[in-house]
Amino acid sequence: MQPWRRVCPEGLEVRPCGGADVVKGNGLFTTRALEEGQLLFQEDPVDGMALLMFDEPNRENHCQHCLRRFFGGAEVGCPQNCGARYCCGVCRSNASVHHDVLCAAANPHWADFEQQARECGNEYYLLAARALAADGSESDAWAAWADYAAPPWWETMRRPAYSDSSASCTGEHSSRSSSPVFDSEDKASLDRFFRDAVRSQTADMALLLQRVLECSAPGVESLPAKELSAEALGRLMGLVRVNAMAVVAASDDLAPFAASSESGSSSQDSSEAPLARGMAIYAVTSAMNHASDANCFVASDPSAPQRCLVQTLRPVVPGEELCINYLQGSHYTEEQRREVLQQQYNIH
Ligand SMILES: C[S@@+](CC[C@H](N)C(=O)[O-])C[C@H]1O[C@@H](n2cnc3c(N)ncnc32)[C@H](O)[C@@H]1O
Repeated sequence: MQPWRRVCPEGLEVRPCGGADVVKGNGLFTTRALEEGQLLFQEDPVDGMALLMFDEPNRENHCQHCLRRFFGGAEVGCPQNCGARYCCGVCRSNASVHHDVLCAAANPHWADFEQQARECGNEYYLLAARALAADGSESDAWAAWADYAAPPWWETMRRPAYSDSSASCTGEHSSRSSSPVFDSEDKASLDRFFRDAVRSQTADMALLLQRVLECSAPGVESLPAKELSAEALGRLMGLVRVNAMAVVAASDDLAPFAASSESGSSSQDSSEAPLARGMAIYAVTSAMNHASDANCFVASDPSAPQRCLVQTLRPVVPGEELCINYLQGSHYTEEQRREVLQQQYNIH
């Protein structure tokens, strides 16, 4: 199996930003002039790198590969009967890139890993496992991902906000009190504590995942034994976290929606029918950097949920970088936006 490669549509290229923007790493650039409102390209995720969030109540009623909602058509199941369902044979076959190894019926360790990821409420673990299972038979499992930003996972984590008055962890950004209980040293120490906890969880998950990948149960192609360190899994988790884009899946044919690139948030309008939230990693779209005055936006089409569409917001000249607003459609305050960009994406 050859690892997939990043291939840009004609007239676009992924290259280092250079100059004053060198800190951004790679970015997507156009070599031709573009008009306002131009559909630049549509893209499906890297095979297997799309899923719905754990807490989506109807998750089981969507194809596990393309995320489309089932309409009672000819679904196909996993041949090992693990319960995974797909909308068609093509999706089942494309999912086998990781599912041959990551199947709860064939691989006794996978169910443990998946369960643990659910208990952590963390879908990134599944995407990281898929990335390794899909490329793991290659001598260099990282070959296909070498050009992606991959900060250590614990450095991309947002510390839960602590209410200044009660010091309780709400998981949400809390309002500021006029007399803060935590000074900046306290906050730095909480950050360190939080990151150490994430690091130690990652170390436990790395051990579990190594067992999954080395499994030689009947029907499972065991992957070459390699030590999966907390650092290696941490980098992969960081890669998944900063490169995943939000996608939405509907049960009806609806007009395309603008998608936020922050995988935890959905850009759906509250007045619209409920949409299942998910995330996906793309070969080209995931190379797009953030700008608050972005010249492009990404739409997710709920009737073809894994596919994203990239469109210009204004005319663009040749050589210009194509950027999107990572927090497009989110409801953060200005201060929260700054915090998310800084803590999750290391954008200052
Ligand atoms: C989705 S990736 C974008 C592609 C990335 N530049 C690369 O080399 O793979 C997101 C990461 O790119 C970098 N990035 C994106 N926009 C940026 C900006 N405006 N300023 C600085 N870094 C940025 C950050 O490291 C961020 O975590």
